[in-house]
Amino acid sequence: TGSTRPQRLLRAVQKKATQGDPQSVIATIDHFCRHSEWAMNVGDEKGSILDSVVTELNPSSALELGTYCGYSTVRIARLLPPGSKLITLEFNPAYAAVARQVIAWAGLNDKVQLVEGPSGDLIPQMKELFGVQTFDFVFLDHWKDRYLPDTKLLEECGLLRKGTVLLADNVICPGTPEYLEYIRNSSRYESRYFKSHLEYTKVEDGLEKSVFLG
Ligand SMILES: O=C(NC/C=C/[C@H]1O[C@@H](Sc2ccncc2)[C@H](O)[C@@H]1O)c1cc([N+](=O)[O-])cc(O)c1O
Ligand SMILES: [Mg+2]
Repeated sequence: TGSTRPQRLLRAVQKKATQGDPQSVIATIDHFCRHSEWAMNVGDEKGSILDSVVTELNPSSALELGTYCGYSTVRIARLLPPGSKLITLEFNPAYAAVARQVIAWAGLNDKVQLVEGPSGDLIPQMKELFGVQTFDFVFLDHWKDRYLPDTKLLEECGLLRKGTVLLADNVICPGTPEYLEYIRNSSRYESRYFKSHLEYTKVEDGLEKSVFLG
């Protein structure tokens, strides 16, 4: 039984990236995905847009749906101010195991809480389990057919406040049509599309940034 792609990605990080240096972890993963094996990280081009949204918002409480190998977890957590927290939800234990080690290698354990389980079950428990009031920022990058139900769940559980920013990956490729339809037509959100490319390719993709109006 050979290694998996996430395990090979982790091995590259532990071999080439500097411990405690998030930027070198990000650069190593981008190099691995561009020159060795493509993987579904948000990537460097869309990652720069993610960085600018997080930097502008300076969130003290953030949620990520879909950790995968922890690439965007590291991108977000490295920009968070002291005392702030990123909760990231991952369904697949093997991916979670890799992501924990990538996050640790970047030295970001104190800013990140990785929780294993399906978002649909965990979102209603956020307040009681993690003492969350509301999220300032939510990054959606998990199963594309979960973007809409989980957004509605976040609304229903009172986890969004006036000004909360939702940033959704892959709204073009693979695409999240039901989510886009809802969020762009809802009077409760102000949305904007950031045109970009599918990670490590020339295919069009983009991020949808939506501000909850309360
Ligand atoms: O399918 C994609 N992403 C799905 C990601 C899913 C991630 O989230 C959980 S699912 C989960 C986590 C938490 N709660 C419930 C479910 C999976 O275990 C995986 O770690 C994708 C595909 C392409 N592509 O080009 O094909 C490009 C991308 O950028 C993508 O994000
Ligand atoms: Mg994605």
